Amino acid sequence: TQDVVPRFGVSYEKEEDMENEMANVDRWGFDAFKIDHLTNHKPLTAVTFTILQERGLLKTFQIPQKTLIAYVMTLEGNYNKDVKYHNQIHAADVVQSTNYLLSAPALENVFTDIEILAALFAAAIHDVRHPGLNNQFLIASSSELAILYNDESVLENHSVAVAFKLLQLENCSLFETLTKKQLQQLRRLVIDMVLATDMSKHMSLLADLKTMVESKKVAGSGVLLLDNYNDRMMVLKNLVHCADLGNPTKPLDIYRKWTERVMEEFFLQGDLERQKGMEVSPMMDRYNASVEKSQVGFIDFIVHPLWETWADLVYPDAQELLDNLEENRDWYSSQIRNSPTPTSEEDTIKETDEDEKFQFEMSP
Ligand SMILES: COc1ccc(C2=NN(C(C)C)C(=O)[C@@H]3CC=CC[C@H]23)cc1C#CC(=O)NCc1ccccc1
Ligand SMILES: [Mg+2]
Ligand SMILES: [Zn+2]
Repeated sequence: TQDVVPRFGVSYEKEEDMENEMANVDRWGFDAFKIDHLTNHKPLTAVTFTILQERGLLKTFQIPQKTLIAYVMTLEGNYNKDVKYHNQIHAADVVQSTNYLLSAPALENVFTDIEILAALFAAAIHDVRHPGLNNQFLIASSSELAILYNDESVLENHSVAVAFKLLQLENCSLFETLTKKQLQQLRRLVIDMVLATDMSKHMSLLADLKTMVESKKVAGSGVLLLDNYNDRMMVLKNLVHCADLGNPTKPLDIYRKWTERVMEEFFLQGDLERQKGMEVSPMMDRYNASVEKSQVGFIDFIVHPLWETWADLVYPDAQELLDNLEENRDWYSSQIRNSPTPTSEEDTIKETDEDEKFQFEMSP
């Protein structure tokens, strides 16, 4: 007999609270922090199991429930719980966001089951073993990982390699029921999507997306027409990238928790850089960073251009997310000390002062 597994893949105390929170698993307002609390730090397993189950992907690919649970529990155990942002909660958030974006009406029946499985798997693994330090730091400090990956998408290469290594563990062979061809296709898709979460690829990814939006072809039903592998791959890369940059499009209370955590992680890196006599990265120096100002810059320079283009591609499916983003940007802007609306000429000049401009490095 198939041994019974818990409803959401993991054990939890408060049955009712769990049911209530997981009922939101298909909504953009889903709260991964609550699931982290209710599952005693197993949100990635609960979210991934529930979504793959709900999509019927375990049946489609004959994946035994206990193999999936064993693999994702092991994967989750390889996220670093002490890292403030790039931990298992972020992974669960990106899986749930990826699932939501895949469910857009404009993308209905566009992707195959193997492409959907690959996108959700890529989201689940994309930051595994993240040390809470970025590629620039690992390269500048000549870390083992930077040497191993020749300074190229160091963290992203590491996460993919670790995730595929875990598949070889006893009772964790998640894809043993896939054909050789399916596994080859899935592996190619997953590698490409995870490597595309490296922010140094952001500008070229966005340029490709913009080109596609300009030449957008839709079928009669309004569903996107992606008739070649490169177009499908490019949309999937951007989809997971959007999920990874989804924080500012979420309800404000959830977004603010992510900002708090990412700034704490960045400041800890800044502290380490200072200790080691390295140059302290912009935005990572807790003694002179304006979180609100840099969050507005993060939105204006990166998040909004990407999400505006994504919203075009899947119009009107992402309108609410874009509205959230614009409201959240205004809220952060209103929080900037010395009010954002300069009252006089000299204030205007001060605001646009060169070193006020938002600067951060994107390439390693
Ligand atoms: C929820 O906030 C955030 C969430 C994520 C990130 C990420 N930044 N970057 C790049 C842009 C530096 C990454 O490579 C990270 C890894 C992959 C994807 C995005 C990640 C930054 C912020 C922020 C902020 C914030 O408040 N201002 C400070 C700030 C803004 C921009 C840059 C550095 C610091
Ligand atoms: Mg990453
Ligand atoms: Zn991430």
